[in-house]
Amino acid sequence: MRVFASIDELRHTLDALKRQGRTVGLVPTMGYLHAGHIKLVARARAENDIVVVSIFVNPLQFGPAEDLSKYPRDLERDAAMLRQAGVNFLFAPGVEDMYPRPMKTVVDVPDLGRELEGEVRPGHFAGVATVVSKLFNIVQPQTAYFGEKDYQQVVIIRRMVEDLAMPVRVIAVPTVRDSDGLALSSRNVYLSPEERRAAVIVPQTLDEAERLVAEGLSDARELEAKLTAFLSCEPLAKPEVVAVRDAETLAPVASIEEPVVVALFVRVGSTRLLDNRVVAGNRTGRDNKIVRDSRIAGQPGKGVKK
Ligand SMILES: Nc1ncnc2c1ncn2[C@@H]1O[C@H](COP(=O)(O)OP(=O)(O)OP(=O)(O)O)[C@@H](O)[C@H]1O
Ligand SMILES: CC(C)(CO)[C@@H](O)C(=O)[O-]
Ligand code: BAL
Repeated sequence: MRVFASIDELRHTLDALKRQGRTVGLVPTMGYLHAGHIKLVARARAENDIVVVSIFVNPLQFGPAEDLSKYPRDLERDAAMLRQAGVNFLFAPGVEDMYPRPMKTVVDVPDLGRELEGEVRPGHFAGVATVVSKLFNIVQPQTAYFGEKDYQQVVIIRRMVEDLAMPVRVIAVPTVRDSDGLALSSRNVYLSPEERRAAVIVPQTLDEAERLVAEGLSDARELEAKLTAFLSCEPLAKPEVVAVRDAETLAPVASIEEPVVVALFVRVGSTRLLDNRVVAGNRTGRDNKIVRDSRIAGQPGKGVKK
């Protein structure tokens, strides 16, 4: 595995390989890797000749009071995991490599980016869309891999790719979980043992959503209220977003007829945990097919919603 910090060096190396007809898959990450990231890598390896993983803790997507400076980092351990996983190139730029001058350009999907997690983290998704655009420009992958755990992120990146006709296929990969159901996340290391035990309320709330919908509950507001009450049974959990939205567009829905996503953003202690599940009346299930199905940029399927 070769490690790059320089945009130009990575680009020149990839250009030569692309001229030979090799396909390139990109897995963007912020590092401190776990089995969820490795699943993205495995999918990328299965579908591409060359796999590039980026590790960059992107300052643009952190608010001033957020955890940018304490975000967990261990590049040596990450590199060993990626070597083991068969990655070809690790792109690990410093802030000075990625942003040699203060960024004056922003890529934003403002309506979608201000909703849900974006309401709690103003500016976050503009930071994500900007860095992902830049990574796409640097690597120019045919395919890029993202985790379904960050459901809203996938919806926003898909929309950005489609609106700007970026020639990248976006693949969403199912969430990898711990044995008790908690979604793996780099920030889980912030949890104290007591908070870690309490955090299981998050996937349990998604099970509860599935159960309630399977029983026939179809009013979206009522489901949100019941899930908020369910979360409140755990004193360490503070729900910040409990939302039932159209699974494809994230638009608010009144009743659960077409597939909806139950999106949770829950604070446990000072750690924010993110999780979701797609449910749909009698088609309820863990298979978040809506977000996983990919469309090629510029070729939206028939009947795609606005
Ligand atoms: N448990 C998981 N299963 C599958 N993919 C995941 C999982 N956790 C993260 N990913 C995906 O890995 C990519 C990189 O995510 P990132 O480096 O932010 O990790 P993270 O664990 O989500 O970190 P954080 O705790 O900061 O949210 C994203 O596309 C993300 O959705
Ligand atoms: C996509 C991403 C790497 C952009 O910084 C980040 O938002 C993440 O890790 O999900
Ligand atoms: N996994 C999303 C990156 C972030 O929370 O900033």
